[in-house]
Amino acid sequence: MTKIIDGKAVAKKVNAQTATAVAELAAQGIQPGIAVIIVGDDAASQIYVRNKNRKATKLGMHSVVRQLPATTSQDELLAIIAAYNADDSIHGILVQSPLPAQINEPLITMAIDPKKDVDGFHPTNVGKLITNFPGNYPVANTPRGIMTMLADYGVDPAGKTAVVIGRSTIVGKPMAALLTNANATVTIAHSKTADLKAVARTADILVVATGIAHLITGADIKPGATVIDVGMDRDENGKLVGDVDFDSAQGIAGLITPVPGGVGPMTIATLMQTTVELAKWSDVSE
Ligand SMILES: Nc1nc2c(c(=O)[nH]1)N[C@@H](CN(C=O)c1ccc(C(=O)N[C@@H](CCC(=O)O)C(=O)O)cc1)CN2
Ligand SMILES: [Mg+2]
Repeated sequence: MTKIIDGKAVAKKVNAQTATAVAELAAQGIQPGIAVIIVGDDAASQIYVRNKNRKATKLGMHSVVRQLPATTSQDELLAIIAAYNADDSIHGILVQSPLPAQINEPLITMAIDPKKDVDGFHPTNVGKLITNFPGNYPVANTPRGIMTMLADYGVDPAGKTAVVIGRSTIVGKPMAALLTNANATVTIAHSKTADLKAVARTADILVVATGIAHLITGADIKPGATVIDVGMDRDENGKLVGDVDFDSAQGIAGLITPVPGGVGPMTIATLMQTTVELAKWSDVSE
């Protein structure tokens, strides 16, 4: 039988820990602060940013949403980031992706102080993750949240074969690094991988982050595998579905995340967790 990984339930546990950490920091006179910058009016991004702001406020954090017009120039955005870099009430800065075409996304990522890089996308923090650097630094929230879910369901990557389909900076590459650091044997596969489905079938842990609805079906899953679906796609009826065909995976996968209710809720809970950590670490000189 296939067991469903309940991302909402794990997110609830993480949020409870975050609430405790916020209370502990309050006793020291510190209120974690997050600034989320959104450029333009992409409907889905508006919802995600609203959810982040609501959650941060509910957990007792200082939360700022900076809504900018779609015509914002790169220099204007850089100036706003510089101001948050210098603002002691803000511990985490996040620029919601996607950005309009006139803005060079890597340049924006580089402009955020690595100590306030709550997304964990800055090359300094990505480099630390890849080198399994000791000490404290932020890690991309979606893959980190997936590691939390795996741990919560007793899935230890050590010695397992893991396949990550997708090589983005947000999910695929940091996911592969986290699984490698946890002693899995990891393959990163992508659109140019020869016989992608045969590679998928080798995985004890299969993470799918391609943006292609139902790319992976039950026939592509090793019996008993843990399947993590990062996709948020629309099917022909406009319904939200994942990169994995959930129905055909039943009875084949050992564990599987649903869409919605799997990875998504963990992304925001982990973002809150990271914000509190950045506030905590900002108080310690290195
Ligand atoms: N700067 C960033 N931009 C983006 C990130 C990010 O981590 N940092 N991730 C995504 C969007 N995202 C958060 O920003 C996000 C997307 C989806 C969910 C979520 O909870 N999804 C729900 C379903 C929602 C629905 O019904 O449409 C689920 O999976 O259950 C949370 C966060 C891109 N941009
Ligand atoms: Mg989900």
